[in-house]
Amino acid sequence: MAYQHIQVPTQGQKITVNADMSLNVPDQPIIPYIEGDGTGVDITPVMLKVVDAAVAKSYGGQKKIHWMEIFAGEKATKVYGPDVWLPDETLKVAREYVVSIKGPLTTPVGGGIRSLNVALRQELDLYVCLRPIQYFAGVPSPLKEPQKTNMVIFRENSEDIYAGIEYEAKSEKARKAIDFLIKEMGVSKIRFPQTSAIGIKPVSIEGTERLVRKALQYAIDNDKPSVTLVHKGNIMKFTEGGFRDWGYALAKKEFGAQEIDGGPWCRFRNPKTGKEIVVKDSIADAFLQQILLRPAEYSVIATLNLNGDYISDALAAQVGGIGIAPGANMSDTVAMFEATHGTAPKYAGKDYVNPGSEILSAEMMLRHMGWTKAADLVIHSMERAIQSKKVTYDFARLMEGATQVSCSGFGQVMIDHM
Ligand SMILES: NC(=O)C1=CN([C@@H]2O[C@H](COP(=O)(O)OP(=O)(O)OC[C@H]3O[C@@H](n4cnc5c(N)ncnc54)[C@H](OP(=O)(O)O)[C@@H]3O)[C@@H](O)[C@H]2O)C=CC1
Ligand SMILES: O=C(O)CCC(=O)C(=O)O
Ligand SMILES: [Mg+2]
Repeated sequence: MAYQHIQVPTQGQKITVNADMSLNVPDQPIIPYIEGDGTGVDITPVMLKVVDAAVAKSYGGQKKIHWMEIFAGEKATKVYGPDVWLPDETLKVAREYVVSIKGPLTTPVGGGIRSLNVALRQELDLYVCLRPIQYFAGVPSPLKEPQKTNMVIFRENSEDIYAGIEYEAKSEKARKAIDFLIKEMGVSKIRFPQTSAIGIKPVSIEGTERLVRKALQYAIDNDKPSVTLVHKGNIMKFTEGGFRDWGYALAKKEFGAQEIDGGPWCRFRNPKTGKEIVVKDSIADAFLQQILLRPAEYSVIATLNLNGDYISDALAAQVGGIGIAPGANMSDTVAMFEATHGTAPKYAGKDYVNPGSEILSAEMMLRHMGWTKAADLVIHSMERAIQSKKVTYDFARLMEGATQVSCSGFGQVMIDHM
């Protein structure tokens, strides 16, 4: 099929989804990628090179990825025209080719376009944002025992205040919404109705259940001891409190969890290992201090969209920062991998930042495709590169005896250690 600006590689095939939702991955898959704005120009080419090297080394030419560039963000406006930030064919290809990877995309603060990252997640219904927090030996951390932080975040990715339903202060729509709330709903708590902007926070039973189900299943499949529902349900009773209640209810209904000492905590036996999995909850503010003081008590985290955003960066800092924080956005079939960090605009085009987050996102992608040998090699070479102390600025500034290397230099150090 011919696209307007996407060049389909002459070799390679699509990854497809089987009836049981498993992937059918050919030896030469075509994988779409978005370069990304800002430091995307630095980290994405390094990620492609490191992944190609790991695949070549692991499978000796039997497997190979054929990369296909698709466009979003500033590059899309250059290729497609000034106002085209997220071309339809980008969405179509990401859906059709099932597995893809992206660099970060800029979202202006205040006015301007709404987040393209959020738009991609919404349009493709990538409802799980999966962000593992893993410590690599030798990485500088502000904690005394960073290895105790070992968590996996399941962040709800399709609803919450993050959905972007909000109305500007003094606009006609804000005035209408405020009038409706005051006159029809009897709301008396909008402190300054004439000058308030209004935001809407949708949180649903379906949205919560599908996210919590994935988190519980992940705990089963990966032999994890607990799943913690993180929320601010004491204050936002029906949205965040609903998330907590529906999460517990799902654990009981679908996983046979039983209350511990009258609840609300509950537990069930892992059907694969026979071990106990505890389902508990934590109020978000207390949780943010607990992860610093008692990180070993937390394992799988299930949370709402905005909490998950904050928690991701906070936890990443505990194990060395967002230079090394990978992630995936997933539906039941389609997955788009991306780093936790943003475009870091002050470093754009300087071949300076850590490509580690995007490389580790690609490692998650390889594992998702079943290319475990190549994924293991990426991890192994990352560990060895860090131990060699040839690292980018973010680690070098905190590590004794380190040699600072560039973004592409770090990719080369990884390849040298494969
Ligand atoms: N998924 C996405 O595409 C995301 C996009 N964004 C967007 O990115 C833009 C910039 O956001 P901002 O809040 O500055 O957050 P960023 O994550 O882009 O950067 C914040 C800081 O994190 C550190 N950092 C970021 N990337 C790296 C890296 N690769 N290696 C080492 N350190 C890194 C830098 O710290 P230091 O200054 O200490 O060197 C940087 O100043 C915004 O438009 C935002 O909306 C944000 C998050 C996710
Ligand atoms: O979409 C954006 O610009 C920011 C998103 C973000 O910070 C995240 O998803 O972690
Ligand atoms: Mg974020």
